[in-house]
Amino acid sequence: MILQADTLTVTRGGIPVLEEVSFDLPPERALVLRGPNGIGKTTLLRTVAGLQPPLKGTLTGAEDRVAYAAHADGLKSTLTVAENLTFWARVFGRDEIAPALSAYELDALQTRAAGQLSAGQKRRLGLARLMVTGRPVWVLDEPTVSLDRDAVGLFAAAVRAHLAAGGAALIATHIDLGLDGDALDVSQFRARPQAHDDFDEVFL
Ligand SMILES: Nc1ncnc2c1ncn2[C@@H]1O[C@H](COP(=O)(O)OP(=O)(O)OP(=O)(O)O)[C@@H](O)[C@H]1O
Repeated sequence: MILQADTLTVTRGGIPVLEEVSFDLPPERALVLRGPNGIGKTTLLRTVAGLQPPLKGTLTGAEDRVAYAAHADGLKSTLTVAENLTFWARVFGRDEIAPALSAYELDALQTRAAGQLSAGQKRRLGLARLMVTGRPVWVLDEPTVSLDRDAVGLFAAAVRAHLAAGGAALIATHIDLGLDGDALDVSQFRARPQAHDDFDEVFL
């Protein structure tokens, strides 16, 4: 197993949003997270990416193995496309960016400042960053936002290649990407409302 979550409780603003989430993510597979807006998919992904600790439960296999693409593209706007990828590759002790440029058809834009890209081009560059990390577990939050149909195809192809190379992906998305793997509706883990606190009642 490449990643395992065992009875994870995750919080937002200190309040549990999902409780006792368990899943296994084997190599060469994607796990697609489903569920309505606000249920806690981003919170779960942030926890898997190590940006916040779980309240309870254990996560195995995530440390130093996750590359995370959040809602924001996380680009440096004054650096060019190639410089952004090189910067990101070096953070992970690597230097190869050509396959990432090619996979997302960014070659012709490589000398353009990231701040001068369209929203969809920025998203392609944000996703291309995952490829230069060399990390086996891609964690992706709504990766296809701003992408046109062709770019969704490029993204799906990049994920398929990553899985074929032994990687895995955990993806929150509302669209069908046609990947090998399972879907997990996290609504079943919705946290129970907190018990009423007597202290609060004094002031209500
Ligand atoms: N900074 C915050 N402080 C407190 N609560 C927050 C904060 N950010 C989000 N929340 C709440 O946490 C809950 C879970 O949000 P989360 O972003 O994880 O949901 P989601 O399933 O990813 O939603 P969406 O599909 O809309 O992206 C929501 O009810 C949201 O209102």
